[in-house]
Amino acid sequence: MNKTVDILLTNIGQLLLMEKLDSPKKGNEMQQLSYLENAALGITGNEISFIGTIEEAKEIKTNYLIDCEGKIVSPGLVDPHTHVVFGGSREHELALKQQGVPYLEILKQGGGILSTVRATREISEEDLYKKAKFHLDRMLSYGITTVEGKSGYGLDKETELKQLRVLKKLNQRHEMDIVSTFLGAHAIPANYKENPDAFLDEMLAMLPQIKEENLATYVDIFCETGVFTVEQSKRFMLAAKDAGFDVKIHADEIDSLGGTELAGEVKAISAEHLVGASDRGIKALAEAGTIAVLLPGTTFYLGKEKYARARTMIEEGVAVTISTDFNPGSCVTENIQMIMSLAALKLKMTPEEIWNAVTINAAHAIGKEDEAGYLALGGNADVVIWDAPNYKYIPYHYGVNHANTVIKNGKVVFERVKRVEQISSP
Ligand SMILES: N=CN[C@@H](CCC(=O)O)C(=O)O
Ligand SMILES: [Zn+2]
Repeated sequence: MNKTVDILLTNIGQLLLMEKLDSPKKGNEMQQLSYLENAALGITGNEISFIGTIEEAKEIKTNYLIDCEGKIVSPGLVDPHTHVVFGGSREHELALKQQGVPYLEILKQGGGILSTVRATREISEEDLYKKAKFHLDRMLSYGITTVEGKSGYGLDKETELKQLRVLKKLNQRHEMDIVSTFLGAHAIPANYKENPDAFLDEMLAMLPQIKEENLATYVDIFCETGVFTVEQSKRFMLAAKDAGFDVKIHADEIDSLGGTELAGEVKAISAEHLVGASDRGIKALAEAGTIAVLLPGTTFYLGKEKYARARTMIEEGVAVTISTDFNPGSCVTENIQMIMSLAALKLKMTPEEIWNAVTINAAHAIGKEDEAGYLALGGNADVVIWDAPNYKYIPYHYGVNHANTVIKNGKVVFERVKRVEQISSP
């Protein structure tokens, strides 16, 4: 063999090999995780051009050799649910939370999401861009190379479009691949308090323009007490489907209203949160092939005891993924590795299920399965070198950043200034 590659990663302890699949992993399939030990990986342009053993790699020429020091290498992670574009911040709500004021009560009093709406209306498009870029840079440093981002802090045409334009520009200019979701139905603005249906009509009227300008792939709605009912959500989702969009739903996050059943009924691509999902709802997701996007960081941050029933979902054959839900109110972290730990501790997911959740299943939840969430010959070179000796180590050692080097489309986009020396017994 006389091969040359642009970048060669050698001395890899465990190289996670995820295949490109036509559908997400469900049930027992989520337990399957293949890896190659003592491996090497070559990158040419933006593609993976070699996968083999360290021995085989000795024949390969390169100008850019990375010694992975026996650590693990995985595909870039995919975060399928974020609210990354927003104005302001809500640290003042922490004290309210400590006093026991519930999340939906803060919203009812005009705070919460509505407080971020005010800040997002006020901020200029340029500053909104800079602010979102800051958070995306941080996500990249945690090993996320593909992300979904939602609007929903405008609740009026001008600001919703401003958020979606920021996401589009970031997708064009930032290293991160971004999938946009229109979440105009995120809360009821004060001027529509008495007439939420008219507000939904106003948001639906935006869909042709959003389609025309290619501003979003998905349409989402927050189905919750004090926000939109199941009936309103159904009408909204069906209308969005008629307008040519795949749909998502924030369902049964705080109260069990039946949004999970609705997600199955309308064949949503994914249903999010699902903390209060009923048995019937879980079965409906399995039958419809709707992906469950679980957000344990939100349950943690809202100080709740009850987490989504990931084990039941997996047993019932639902494809499960997890996400940061990064947003300024209910989950203020870009650290998906922390979410992997919460998935282990609170959702009782196994390390294998967690790795499938943050790669292949997450990619399917945002329609990126052809480009992201797998690691195979000929695939996109989105790769992370971790400061960890094996894949089980990352959910285990929580709260810190284990990503050492992040490669996106064949380019090193993040590298720790000081490489952490991997000691044999960490
Ligand atoms: N629950 C609705 N939306 C977000 C929170 C938004 C906010 O509090 O700003 C979520 O997914 O958790
Ligand atoms: Zn959300």
